[in-house]
Amino acid sequence: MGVQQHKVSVIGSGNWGSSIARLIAQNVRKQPELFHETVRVWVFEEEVNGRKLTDIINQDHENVKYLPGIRLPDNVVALPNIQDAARDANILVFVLPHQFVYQTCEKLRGVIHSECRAISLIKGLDFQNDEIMLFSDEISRILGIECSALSGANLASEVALEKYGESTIGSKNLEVDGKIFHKLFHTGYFNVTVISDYTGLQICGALKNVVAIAAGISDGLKYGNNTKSAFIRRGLLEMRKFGKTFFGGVHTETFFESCGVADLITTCAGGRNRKVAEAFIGSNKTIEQVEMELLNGQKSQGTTTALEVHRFLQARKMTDEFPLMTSVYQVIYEGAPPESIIDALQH
Ligand SMILES: NC(=O)c1ccc[n+]([C@@H]2O[C@H](COP(=O)([O-])OP(=O)(O)OC[C@H]3O[C@@H](n4cnc5c(N)ncnc54)[C@H](O)[C@@H]3O)[C@@H](O)[C@H]2O)c1
Ligand SMILES: O=P(O)(O)OC[C@H](O)CO
Repeated sequence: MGVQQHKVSVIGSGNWGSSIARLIAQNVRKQPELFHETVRVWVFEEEVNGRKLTDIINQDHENVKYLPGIRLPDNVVALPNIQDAARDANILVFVLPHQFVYQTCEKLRGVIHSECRAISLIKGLDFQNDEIMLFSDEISRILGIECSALSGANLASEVALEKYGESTIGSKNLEVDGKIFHKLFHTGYFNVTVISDYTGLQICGALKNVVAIAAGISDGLKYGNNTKSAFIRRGLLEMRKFGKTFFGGVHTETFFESCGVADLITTCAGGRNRKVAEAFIGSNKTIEQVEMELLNGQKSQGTTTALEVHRFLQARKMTDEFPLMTSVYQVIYEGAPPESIIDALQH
């Protein structure tokens, strides 16, 4: 056992949290010189069929609610207390719906030692008082540790089934953090590339969820593949414009990585945001109702992000410059006719 054996804790245990905990648990076993064998996972405790979810995961080795049908390795240990889950960790993997990040991080203040490093798998941006922040930066600020980010064309269920895919890690510190995270995540069926543009990577991960809603609206209206491709192309342009307008150091090349165009394609084909938006069309329900009915507690992030992006652009009088983002907001929240989304393509 080496001195540098990192203890890994995963903060979050939804669909992606469970799938990535499974992958990490496989990878740490293959590299005992680098990583401690046990992977602790913080579970937001709830009762499922009269049992605690943590008990189900620890005894049956399956997250029956968020990743049913997939066996988790027995070195995944579920804990309901976040401080127990994170104490003494050298590596924290944050994988939560973006609306829960602050309340969760606050519970970790003072528990994390300064030599710990973190990585955010969260696909969302943090909008506060009309300002916009990256979750990696916020985690860094709250906990006083470095935080990288991972994002890519990664439908959780497909990764859990070990179907081949790619992902991207963005890190300020390629030599140390980039290398250790590559070792933690890269495997035969999950091909990871490390880049320095952690900002562009996180913008892609957040905004692709709004474009996926446009794709879902398109599918709900029974428009064809050509139309959906037009939404994807326009969406990609708005994502790049958003990144370059509001952040420094965003590279165009990032949009060609797995975290960029590839994630957009996979999300618009098979993601939850697309599915919820498609079912919303003609349902006479709010999008939140549709999400509750379809996703069994999972959270599609695009609806909240569409609202947050809209408020941010409105505060700057820039909604006209992002017609697709604006149109998605208007259809979802203002009762605009779904067909009006085509106007965004003719802008
Ligand atoms: N699912 C995917 O395919 C996928 C892939 C890549 C990235 N992501 C991103 O990963 C992040 C996490 O998504 P997910 O799919 O793991 O989650 P999920 O949507 O499947 O599940 C929701 C999670 O939120 C938890 N939760 C509910 N209330 C909570 C609270 N008050 N405080 C804290 N946690 C609470 C639930 O216990 C559950 O673990 C998101 O940003 C998502 O966009 C998801
Ligand atoms: O199911 P979605 O729409 O949250 O997308 C999941 C992943 O982000 C795809 O990479």
